[in-house]
Amino acid sequence: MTVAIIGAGVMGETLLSGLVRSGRRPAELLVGEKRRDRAAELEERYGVEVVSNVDAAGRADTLVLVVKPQDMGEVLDELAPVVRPGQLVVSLAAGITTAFLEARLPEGTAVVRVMPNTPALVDEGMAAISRGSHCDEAHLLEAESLMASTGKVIRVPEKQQDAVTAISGSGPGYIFFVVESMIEAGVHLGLPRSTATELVVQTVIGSATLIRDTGEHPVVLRERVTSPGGTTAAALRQLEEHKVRAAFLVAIEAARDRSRALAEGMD
Ligand SMILES: NC(=O)C1=CN([C@@H]2O[C@H](COP(=O)(O)OP(=O)(O)OC[C@H]3O[C@@H](n4cnc5c(N)ncnc54)[C@H](O)[C@@H]3O)[C@@H](O)[C@H]2O)C=CC1
Ligand SMILES: O=C(O)[C@@H]1CCC=N1
Repeated sequence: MTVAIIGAGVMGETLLSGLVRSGRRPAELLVGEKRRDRAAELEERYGVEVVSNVDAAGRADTLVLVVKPQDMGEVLDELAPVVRPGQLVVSLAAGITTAFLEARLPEGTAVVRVMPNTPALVDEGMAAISRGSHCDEAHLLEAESLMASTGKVIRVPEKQQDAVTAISGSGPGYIFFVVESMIEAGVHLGLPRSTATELVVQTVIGSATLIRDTGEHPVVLRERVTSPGGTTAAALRQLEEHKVRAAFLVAIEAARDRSRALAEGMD
């Protein structure tokens, strides 16, 4: 079973590294990457063969498309003449629908749309997958197995993918923004930057593990931290007064809308 990754930037390399970590042999992996220097880097780092997109499509059983949404039309035009019946095409691009892919590939091509995220690099990824109209259970299992090499995978109806993109696809960006802001706040309070960073990072890991392992509602966990008349209450009041909750709602709606717009080919 040969898998070709077309577009090995941040997310393409993340998947490639996960496949290697999970035991796929470099000989079963191919990469199509436009930038020559990047291609050389990946050959060196993973011992994989970097070939043209057309060669990759000719040799692989599964093609994973990890180019920017804006480049997807061009890549599909290149691949369509060489995609064979029985091959699976998996897209990791934000906004790109299975209908868009199917319209540009030979009639009957099995496609799966995936929304991954970058914690996949440390095997803590969250991926959501949706089937195209010519996709059977075996295709979904194959896509699940690819993504399971880097973390958790769920199946969602495709109509939820723009919301998924806004929550878990872009989500790490919001968390890093919060982390960055808390570190900065610690520095303002006079803590050395290294101390502030260690405190914030472990607090985020601890809080994430607590919510996952206890299954408790976040409100319950938050209430346990919030002693009456105490420090947390003082801080949370400021977050509410500065409308941080409302900001998250509009920010995540903007990400959802952007995902929809990408589908319409806007840039
Ligand atoms: N970075 C992230 O957190 C996430 C990214 N994605 C999706 O992954 C896709 C890639 O995103 P990134 O990796 O962040 O972008 P990137 O810009 O780092 O990677 C894209 C790669 O595709 C290559 N490329 C462009 N045209 C090509 C072509 N015709 N043939 C072969 N290679 C070509 C580029 O040289 C580049 O290395 C996007 O569609 C994005 O929506 C999805 C979820 C999360
Ligand atoms: O920002 C983006 O468009 C991509 C998709 C989800 C995360 N990064």
